[in-house]
Formats: sequence, structure tokens, C-alpha cells
Amino acid sequence: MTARQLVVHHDKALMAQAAAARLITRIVDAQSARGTASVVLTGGRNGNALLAALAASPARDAVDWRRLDLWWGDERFLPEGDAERNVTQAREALLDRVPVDPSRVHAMPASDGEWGGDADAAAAAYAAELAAAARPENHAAVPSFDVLMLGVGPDTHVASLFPELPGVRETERTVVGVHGAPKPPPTRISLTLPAIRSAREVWLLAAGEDKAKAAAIALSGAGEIQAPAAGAYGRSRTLWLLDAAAASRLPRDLYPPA
Ligand SMILES: O=C(O)[C@H](O)[C@@H](O)[C@H](O)[C@H](O)COP(=O)(O)O
Repeated sequence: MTARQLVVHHDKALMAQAAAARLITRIVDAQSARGTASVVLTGGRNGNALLAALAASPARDAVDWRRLDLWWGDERFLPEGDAERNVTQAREALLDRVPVDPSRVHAMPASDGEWGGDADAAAAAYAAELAAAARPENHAAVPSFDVLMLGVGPDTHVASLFPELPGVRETERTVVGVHGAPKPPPTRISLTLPAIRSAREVWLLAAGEDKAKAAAIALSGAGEIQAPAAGAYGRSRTLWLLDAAAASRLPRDLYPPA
């Protein structure tokens, strides 16, 4: 497991702007090194705020949007175009405003698509799409994501991996259908912890007082079944991006720095 790094911003607006700047730099670096970049987006308020900040940043033009693959960490299993779908919100916040290559925007299936209401079949189809994009040298069933972002829920969930539900226990599959999620809607699709951990960098976003307990639990040695955020880390970097309110209950040996 890579050591976790914590960055605490004054408030959630600053956190979104700083994270957007960080993401631009990371994409530009990856494109310079390998010609292309691969990023996994998260749903939720903080993920959307980051995308909106990115859309508003003059530096966004440093990114070669056509050489970027976008994937999702999870999706709410709803009809195409539903305002609650993570991809719909990402399009509104950013993707409709930049020249992305539509064939490289890998949205998770909708509930009125090819797989109908079968979230498990839709999850298997997304796993196949990921596997097809993986290169032999990745030695994995998913591409080598440069950055994978995750919003942290007040119950420590990440993506749609909720405490104690079967999804967080999955050790083989890279994508699962989720049933009975405590956060609406109950049916979802999610990357699993093994898929998340194949990313080079995993960034966890937590802002607001209601995330303080979750951040403290996940960062204090909790198990991943009870606290899924504790099991999210990247191969070369695990970065927690917090605002002061979300960092307010961290143990003193973690924050503030000595
Ligand atoms: O579909 C979703 O709702 C998510 O992807 C979910 O995992 C989200 O990221 C967290 O619940 C944090 O959400 P907030 O940033 O809104 O608190």
C-alpha cells in the first residue's frame, strides 16, 4: 500500500480549484510522457465542483482533450440522460465545453440501454470494455489509469462500494452491479477495490463537516469492509484532498503536520 498524503485546503471551493489545477498538470504530464492520458471520474458534489473549476480554468487549454480517455468509478443505474446520472452531470460541468473525443468518453451503461435493467450484465459489459482497453504490458484487466478520483461519502463509501455490502468484498471482478445501496438510487454500477488499486494515482476528495468522521475513520486504520475508503489506494500515490471542515476530526498525528 502506498503511503497516504494529505492536502488540506481552506474551504471546498479552493479545494475544487486546486484539485482542478492539479489534474490539469497531471494530464499534461501523462500526455507529454506517453502521448495520452487516462482519468477515472467520480460522481458527487466534490467531483462535479472539480470539473466545473476545470471548465472555468484558463489552463484547461493546456490539455489535449482529444488524447484523453475518461472512465467512471461508478454510476447510478438510471436511464440515459437522467439528470442524476454521473455522466450527465460531468457533461454539464465540463465535457460539453471541451473538445473530447466521444469515442474516448467511456460512460457506464444506462438502465435503458442494451442490458435493460440488468445491472450485473451492464457491469460485466463495462468490465469487458475496460479489459479491451488494457494493454498487454499493463498485466491487468483494466487500463493503467493515470488518476482515479473518488468522492468519499459520510459513511466512508467510495465509488458505489458501501460498507459491508457485497461489492466491497469483491476480489476477482473489476466492475460489479450494486443492489440495495443506502444512497439513492439503490441500483448502481461500480469499479471494485482491485480495479481502483490498479490506478497509478488515487485521489480521494472530502469536503464539509459531514465528511469529518468518515475521513478520521478511514485514515485511522479501519478495515476496508467497514470503511471502503480505507481500501482505496494507488500504485504510486494515494492522495487525500480535504477541506478544513473534513479534516477537523483527524487524529493529531495525521494533521496538522508537525
Ligand atoms: O454516485 C455517487 O454518488 C458517487 O460517485 C459517490 O461515491 C460520491 O462520490 C460520494 O457519495 C461523495 O459525494 P459528495 O461529493 O456529493 O459528497
